[in-house]
Amino acid sequence: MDLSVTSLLYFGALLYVVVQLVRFVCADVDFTLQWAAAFGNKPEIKLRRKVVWITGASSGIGEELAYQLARLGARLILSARREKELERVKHCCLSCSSLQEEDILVLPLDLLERDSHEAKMKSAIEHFGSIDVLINNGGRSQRSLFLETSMEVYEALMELNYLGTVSLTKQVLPHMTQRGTGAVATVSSVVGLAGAPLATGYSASKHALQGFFNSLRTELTEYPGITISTVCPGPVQSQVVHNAFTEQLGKPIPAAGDQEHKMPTARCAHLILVGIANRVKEMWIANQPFLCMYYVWQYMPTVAWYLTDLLGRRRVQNFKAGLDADAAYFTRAKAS
Ligand SMILES: NC(=O)c1ccc[n+]([C@@H]2O[C@H](COP(=O)([O-])OP(=O)(O)OC[C@H]3O[C@@H](n4cnc5c(N)ncnc54)[C@H](O)[C@@H]3O)[C@@H](O)[C@H]2O)c1
Repeated sequence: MDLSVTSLLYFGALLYVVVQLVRFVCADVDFTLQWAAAFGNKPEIKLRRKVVWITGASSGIGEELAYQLARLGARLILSARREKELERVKHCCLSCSSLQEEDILVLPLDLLERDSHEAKMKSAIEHFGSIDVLINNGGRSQRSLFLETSMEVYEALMELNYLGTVSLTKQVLPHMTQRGTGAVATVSSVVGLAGAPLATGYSASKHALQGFFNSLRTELTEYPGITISTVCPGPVQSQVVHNAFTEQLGKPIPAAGDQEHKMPTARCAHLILVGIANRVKEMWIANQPFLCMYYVWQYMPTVAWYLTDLLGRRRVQNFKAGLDADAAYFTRAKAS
């Protein structure tokens, strides 16, 4: 082989490595989850016939998780407040899978009614005998400026997103430690890793979850069969903005805005299941350039502050002008 052919081969190999690296860096998941998706356990093998309890199963990410889990043969406990919506989700699960009626328990639950959580846990155990996975997904977001937001909204965000989640986990975890096996996956957010304007209380509640579960995980090192995961999605298509708190309790969002730039719900749910099947401790799931921003937050906070100030100012200005604040980060704002 002459020199030019060898050089060409080297160049080709180098190009291949560079292309793979760029693909790796530009993907919509962090490196660990990417690795798990490419080479790890398949959810259809790991989660088949497992009993999975999903909160917030009546819409958005929770609803999609229910469909994907049903299709891969997991048995389900579906929780949220509205029984009728849960029955609709159960019906769809049954029609898209080979699950039987008794494989899906509709268990209406309000995360705010913490006194009811012990009884809900008993009902779940009575039905299935065990719980393999708890997905703490139920929660609400926020779209309002701190200066205009009442303290009741801050209280409500912590009560729901943080204390409601801790309360249910407190009921389920002893069952898992007794068995020495189980997984608790909690849907936090990328704003649980960094801040975001218009979401001071929401971001704080997700930071609280991150701190809580990161600490809990370390307390459970003597239970190697138990996995504590936090999921940090960026913008995902769902009802989250429509259902968000505003500056006053009970005041609805004027318009939920454009969802085009957000990650499809099915993609997010699939990645969460890959993470659970591979016992990934922290999952970052976001379209670009959102995901890159969180790497910058992690490794170059000074640069991140500069960018966040620029983008945040624009988001606040658009919000004040009545434009779609969510689409205003990286795209031209559209009137909401
Ligand atoms: N969609 C996003 O862009 C995004 C991004 C990051 C994190 N998240 C998180 O994902 C999770 C799911 O949200 P989503 O995007 O599917 O929104 P969604 O509004 O479509 O779903 C939220 C679910 O939580 C339930 N819920 C709300 N209050 C409850 C209560 N008091 N008791 C029990 N259930 C209650 C709702 O009924 C619904 O089923 C939330 O924790 C949210 O913070 C969403």
